[in-house]
Amino acid sequence: MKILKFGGTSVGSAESIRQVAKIIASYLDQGDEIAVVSSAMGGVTNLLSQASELAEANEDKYLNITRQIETIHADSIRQLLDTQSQSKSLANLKMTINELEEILHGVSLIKELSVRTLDLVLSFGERLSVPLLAAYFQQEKINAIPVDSRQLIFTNNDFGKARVDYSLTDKAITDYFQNISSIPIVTGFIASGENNETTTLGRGGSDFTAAILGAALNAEEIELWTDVDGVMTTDPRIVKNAFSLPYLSYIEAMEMSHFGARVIHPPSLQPAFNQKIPLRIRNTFNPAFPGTVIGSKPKTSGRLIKGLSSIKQVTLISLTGSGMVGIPGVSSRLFSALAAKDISVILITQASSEHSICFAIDPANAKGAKKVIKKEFEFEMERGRIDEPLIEQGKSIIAIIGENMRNTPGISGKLFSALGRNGINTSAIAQGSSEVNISVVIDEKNLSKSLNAVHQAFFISESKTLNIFMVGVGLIGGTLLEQIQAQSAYLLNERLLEINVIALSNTKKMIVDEAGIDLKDWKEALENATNSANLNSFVDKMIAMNLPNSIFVDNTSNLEITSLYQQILAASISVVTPNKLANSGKYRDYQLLQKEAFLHGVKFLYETNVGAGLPVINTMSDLKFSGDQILKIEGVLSGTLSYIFNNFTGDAAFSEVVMEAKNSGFTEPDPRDDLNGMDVARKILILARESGIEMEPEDVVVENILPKACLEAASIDLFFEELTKNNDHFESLKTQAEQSKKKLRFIATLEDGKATVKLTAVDQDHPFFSLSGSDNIIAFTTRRYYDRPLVIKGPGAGAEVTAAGVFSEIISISNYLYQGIKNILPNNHG
Ligand SMILES: NC(=O)C1=CN([C@@H]2O[C@H](COP(=O)(O)OP(=O)(O)OC[C@H]3O[C@@H](n4cnc5c(N)ncnc54)[C@H](O)[C@@H]3O)[C@@H](O)[C@H]2O)C=CC1
Ligand SMILES: N[C@@H](CC=O)C(=O)O
Ligand code: NA
Repeated sequence: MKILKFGGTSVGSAESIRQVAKIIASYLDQGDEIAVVSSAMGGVTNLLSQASELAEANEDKYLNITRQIETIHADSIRQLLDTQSQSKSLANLKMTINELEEILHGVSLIKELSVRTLDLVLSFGERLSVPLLAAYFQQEKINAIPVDSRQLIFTNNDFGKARVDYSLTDKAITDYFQNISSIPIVTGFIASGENNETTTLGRGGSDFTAAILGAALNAEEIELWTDVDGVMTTDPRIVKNAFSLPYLSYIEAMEMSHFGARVIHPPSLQPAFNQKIPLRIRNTFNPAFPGTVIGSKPKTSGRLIKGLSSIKQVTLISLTGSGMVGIPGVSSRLFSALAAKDISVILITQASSEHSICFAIDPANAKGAKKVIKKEFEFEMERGRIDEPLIEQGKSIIAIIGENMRNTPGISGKLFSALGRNGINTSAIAQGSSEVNISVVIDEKNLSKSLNAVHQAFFISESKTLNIFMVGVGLIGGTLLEQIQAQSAYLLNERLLEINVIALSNTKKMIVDEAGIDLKDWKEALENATNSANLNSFVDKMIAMNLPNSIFVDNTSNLEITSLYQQILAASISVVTPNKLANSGKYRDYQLLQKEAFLHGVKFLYETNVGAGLPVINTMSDLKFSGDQILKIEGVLSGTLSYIFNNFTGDAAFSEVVMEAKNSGFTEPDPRDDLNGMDVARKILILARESGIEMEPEDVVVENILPKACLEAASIDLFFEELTKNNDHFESLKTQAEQSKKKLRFIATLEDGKATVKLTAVDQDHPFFSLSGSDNIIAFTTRRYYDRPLVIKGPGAGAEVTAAGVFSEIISISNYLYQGIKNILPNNHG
């Protein structure tokens, strides 16, 4: 025997009822023995309680509502039944509505609605839906019979939440089912009290009816048909990738629903739990989906946690004081006093110092709780042994739930690192020794961010998102967007990584789209954007959105933007940038950013500051952390200058070669930054700092090769004009070098704490002699690489390699956020 219970939405319209009939027929086709429990048609129970209130207030308007109820049912009758059967059903409907109106009329006369009468009124919902269903099922060749549960379920007279007399009830049910050949369609929610009074079973009442029937009949399964696919991992309105769980234990189901998952109401399912009858939550509107089974067998699905629940609003109260340490009875007094005032406590924590107790309650009880506590501990408070209770509003609780986390180390580590790496502070933490639930109190403003971050961290099969906010979409930024777009399918399929570009800005416009910008047409989107570019508001918006796993990418060479990095890092948003200006200003600022990133558990990454995509900075930090000591750095650190001096060999004039470098995307936005040595000076300064030297920009000795007129030109175009006038100067430098069989190299050196940058003519024996293209070369002489230095060489500028360097740092943040994920292949999802 299977019990199929259909909720209000499942029987809410003629169309849904047809769907229900199909579901029932499919069971019968399989030869299943079934009994059906139904709720009132969706919304009807609420209408009945409204009608009762209006009648009590002696308002005739209750008649509008009874008419509305009549129409709802009459419409369905007309839509579902053949003309011959309609008249009988409509006549019955009329009679029942008359009976209801008489009762309400009585209420309106005495202007009093007792709980007893309210139960009677509410019973009409199921008493109207069930005959309608049975009539339609019969027409559909289902041998159905309407059953009023008041002949099966017996309770006391606690109206509104009547207690079941199981011995009477079980007997009535087994007797009834012994001699039955049709499919009973049973009214949910209602029962018979003492003296045949009509009672109701309280919240989740129809589920309760199904559980009572299932338990009495020792059913094989109880199916609760509703309008969702089952119990979801978490609230799908907040986490878009939440999914339906195939299996939950009773305990897990209880924990999930305690913390917000409203699909089931465990107390009403207790009879089924007690008898270990499996429950299945199924979707009437998606019957092919298997739904969620709730059962007693511990299933090892490999999932460490089953779900993530939350309570949106709680108040946190802390009771602190020296008078609590080692004194028994304080917590007992506290919680008894709260209980006496019916204040339910949602979560409790106390550290072993016993110096304070902290607990969470419903905000509606905050005032009351404060009063109760002050009264209970008046004596201690007057004497300063216990402080005034500290009340904190605006908090939420999130809880991870799963029986498999019992005895599994690392779960809380994962939880807290997902929160910590997103800058989410935890105000209180509780884990019962049953280890089925870890609950964390956080600020309500971080609820969505927390649920998303934690959900992604635990559910391996869920794609991991990175949310990108990008300023600067010139050569590097534009190329980066192309690379992200080209690689997105691979990252999603092979690495379950979803890169959402949430916001873009150039100097004119900016766009922000929480759903992610379609990278196929980001250019048009930006052109057509209505918002003018504004750095501060870009950053404010990004911080206010408070999305998990956010990364700010700066692809400009703008100084103003770098002054916002600190604020961004402090908001626990990582920064990735090829812009060298943040790291080549005052040493103090450089240090501050390092500290800020560390303090807030986020990343500040800038490998492309030196050698573009070449692994220069990371190699250096590897050397340093493994205990090596850097003695000397020597390098050609400018792709532009490398290109220029490699190509300034034939007939082309110097200014022409510079223009070629600019057109190839090697130069700084203003090529003078390359030619005047500033770009290289910044790079050697950054390397000096990375090697541990507290160097200031003015400490770098730079030999400028540009004539004054070029330096002072008012624009880039004018600069090229001036440069053309000075071609002879460079021609003569070249001739001198060539005569001595040397090549010109712009070399940066760091040695003995001193940094210099100058144009040098090197001979054939010099390792930098044979560079080509835009190659950079960096030689590290260290304690370990002493006789022969460690050399890194390759293209050190250009769109593709630089953008790729930025891209790989973005990806590296995903590895940091989701430790270990990168090695899990998609066919291995948990
Ligand atoms: N091109 C290369 O090979 C390499 C470049 N870099 C660095 O990458 C950064 C970008 O260089 P490129 O893309 O080559 O230069 P670019 O001039 O093509 O792009 C920079 C973009 O930033 C935009 N921008 C400037 N201020 C802005 C603001 N306040 N808001 C929004 N956008 C703004 C500009 O309009 C421009 O479109 C620079 O910091 C450069 O030093 C680093 C390594 C190699
Ligand atoms: N303009 C720079 C670009 C890389 O930092 C260079 O030429 O090296
Ligand atoms: Na690099």
